[in-house]
Amino acid sequence: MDAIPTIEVAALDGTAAERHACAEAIGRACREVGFFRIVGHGVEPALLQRAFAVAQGFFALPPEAKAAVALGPASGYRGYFPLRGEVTDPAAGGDPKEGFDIAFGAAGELNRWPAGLPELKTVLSAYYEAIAALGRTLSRGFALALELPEDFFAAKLDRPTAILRVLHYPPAGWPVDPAELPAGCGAHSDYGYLTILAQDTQGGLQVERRDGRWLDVPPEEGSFVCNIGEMMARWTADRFRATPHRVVRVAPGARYSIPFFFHPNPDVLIETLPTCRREGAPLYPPITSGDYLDRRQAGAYA
Ligand SMILES: O=C(O)CCC(=O)C(=O)O
Ligand SMILES: [Fe+2]
Repeated sequence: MDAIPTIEVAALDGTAAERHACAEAIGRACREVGFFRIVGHGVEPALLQRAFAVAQGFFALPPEAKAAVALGPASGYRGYFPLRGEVTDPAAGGDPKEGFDIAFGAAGELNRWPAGLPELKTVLSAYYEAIAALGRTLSRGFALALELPEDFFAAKLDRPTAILRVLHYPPAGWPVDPAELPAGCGAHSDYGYLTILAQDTQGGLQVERRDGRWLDVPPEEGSFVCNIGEMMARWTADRFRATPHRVVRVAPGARYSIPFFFHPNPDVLIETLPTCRREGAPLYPPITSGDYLDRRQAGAYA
């Protein structure tokens, strides 16, 4: 395998035959790779461009303005985390990136918006809605791939505690000492249900292959990179894979990316799906989506 599969997902709104064929491709990618690229997703290119533009505007704010909206337990981990504030790979220390998270959900408006940047809220809120809708569409594909009713996940994803994150990897010295790689985001697997990632043109995302080698996942205009998180791996009793990935520095300039971490409603019980059950004790004990996320989030920051 020298590239993750690319899937045209407009077919999920097609005929029954088209929907099943698309779901089969999604299912194969989730079982074998845990990553796939999507095209034909219907998200407006202009909205994506605006999201990157407001992200750049946010990170260009003075450090005090960003620190004023810092994330923490009190804001339900919505807000800003500084350079080296997030630890994806404890062995490598804090990542050389800063980020800003928003989420909507049962807990109401806990988001921390900086003063004087109204378009950050309007654009990221619109982008959040568009990507959440895409996540629901892809979930119809998951359901068919898992031999569940097509709308199985719909009611479980209507009040999601999804997190939209904008990331900035500041420019660094070049060339980078290879001994220092990965100089971006340490190797990790995501802990949620589904991640939908937009990256700028810089590159550097890599996915771990089963043979342990790193596969480049370069940016391709108009596509998103999707991957399965550990909650979904758990839900499917590891039928779907949560695959480790990282970001390395491949060019000296700044890099921006926008992952969307989609999660089920907080009260959804994550217990082995009926079509993934096997003889004997379940692989993982049941836990609600909300409890699972609380547990994982609390351990993620330096
Ligand atoms: O910045 C990226 O392209 C990926 C970041 C990532 O994997 C994450 O935040 O979980
Ligand atoms: Fe990730």
